[in-house]
Amino acid sequence: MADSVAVEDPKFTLQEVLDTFKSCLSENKEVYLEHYVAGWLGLVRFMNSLGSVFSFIAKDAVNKIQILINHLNGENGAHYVTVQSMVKYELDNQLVDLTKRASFPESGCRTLLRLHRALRWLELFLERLRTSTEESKTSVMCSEAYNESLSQHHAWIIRKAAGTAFWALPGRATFFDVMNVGTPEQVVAMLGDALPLISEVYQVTENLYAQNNILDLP
Ligand SMILES: CCCCCCCCCCCCC/C=C/[C@@H](O)[C@H](COP(=O)(O)O)NC(=O)CCCCCCCCCCCCCCC
Repeated sequence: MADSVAVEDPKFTLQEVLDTFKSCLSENKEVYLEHYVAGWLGLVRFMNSLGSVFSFIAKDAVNKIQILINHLNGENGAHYVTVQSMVKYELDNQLVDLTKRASFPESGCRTLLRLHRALRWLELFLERLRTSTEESKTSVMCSEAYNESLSQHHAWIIRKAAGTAFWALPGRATFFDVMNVGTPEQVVAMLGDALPLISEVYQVTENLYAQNNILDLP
């Protein structure tokens, strides 16, 4: 994987992201970090193509993606092949701040947790898009999904800024166009294929974090 993150490339199809999340899970249901990170990069590219209102969100996501890439490419990269091996390695070696941010502000565990929580938002948002009608508003679907998930982990000021950005989302028709998948029916079918995979990656990670008692890392 490249050392730094290129986010300018506007090329995006939902298919690409779907394929990346599909390749995330190994046969015994471990999550490959390289593909997880690649999936997020695809999503960030898509978000960038929606306009600069979202750049503060994209920037934070890219920062976190970059931290994980650095771990992957670092001298201990072999421990970061899967999310499971990362959690074990970092916990066994006391490389995670468990109660307050101190020595390891860039641990893989806390960094991935932020993206993991955002994946739940994505799941809820895409499910709303999939079942939406022509009249449905993307801004409403997006903020409902956000309020049910990620917002619970955000300070008031971030919630406020996110809420403002949502109003700048393009309408459903434009949104579907930018996905570059085909007709609205094809988009809906594609979402139907993608969602179970995204849900499974989410659930496997959620269970792993719950078992290790690290769902609230600072
Ligand atoms: C397309 C619409 C995009 C809407 C995105 C909805 C999510 C809103 C998130 C607002 C985050 C604001 C930025 C700051 C976040 C941080 O404070 C916060 C905590 O980090 P810290 O503990 O290190 O301080 N960071 C986070 O929670 C991580 C946020 C990561 C957000 C990634 C969002 C990527 C969205 C990709 C959209 C793709 C849509 C695809 C549709 C086919």
